[in-house]
Amino acid sequence: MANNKPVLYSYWRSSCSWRVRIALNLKEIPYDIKPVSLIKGGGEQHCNEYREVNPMEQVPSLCIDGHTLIESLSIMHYLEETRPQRPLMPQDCFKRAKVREICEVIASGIQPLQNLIVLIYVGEEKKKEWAQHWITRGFRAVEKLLSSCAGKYCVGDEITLADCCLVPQVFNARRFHVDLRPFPIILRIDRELENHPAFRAAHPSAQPDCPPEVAK
Ligand SMILES: O=C(O)/C=C\C(=O)CC(=O)CC(=O)O
Repeated sequence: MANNKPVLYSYWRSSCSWRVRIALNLKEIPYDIKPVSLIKGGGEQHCNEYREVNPMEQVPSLCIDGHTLIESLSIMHYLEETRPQRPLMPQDCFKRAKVREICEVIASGIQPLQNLIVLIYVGEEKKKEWAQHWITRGFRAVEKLLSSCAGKYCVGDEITLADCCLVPQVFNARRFHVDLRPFPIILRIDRELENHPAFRAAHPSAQPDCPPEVAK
């Protein structure tokens, strides 16, 4: 019998894969993971077979409903539109705009600048300072936006796609030793969500491809 479970091409430490894992978990959609190592042999994402799946040669990609989808925000909106249970977007149009705004700032304005391919290009010597610079700059904007729209979570008191983007970006900030003290709202929301079961199950350390020495 055909296996109709969605398949997520994912890498344990990829923040973009992590966003989608959180959304799938929050919506309680069962899925299988196909790990794609971004480092093994120069990166499995660049092999011919995977390029057929994702011409951007990045993770995540999601096979679902007979389709192959790429780009984490696009995937999360597809999940939201096809599986409205446990909504991750508010009803109110202004709040929806705020959710998209925070998602965009992170997914377009921060993460791509500190992505693996960019850091390789920037070089070993400069990469830490580079990542810190762009994450700090973006987090200044996120903190300012949150000061007017956050409740318990990024936008009001319900978990939204903005939270799915924020938590993995905070992990990356810590990874590059960004000083997070100027961002108390970001830190509060991250703390609020760190023990949520859907977020815990999506964490890099809980992934099948997490190296055993990192997984607890
Ligand atoms: O284990 C590694 O060092 C390789 C890749 C990553 O971390 C993932 C990224 O490129 C960063 C990100 O998703 O933001």
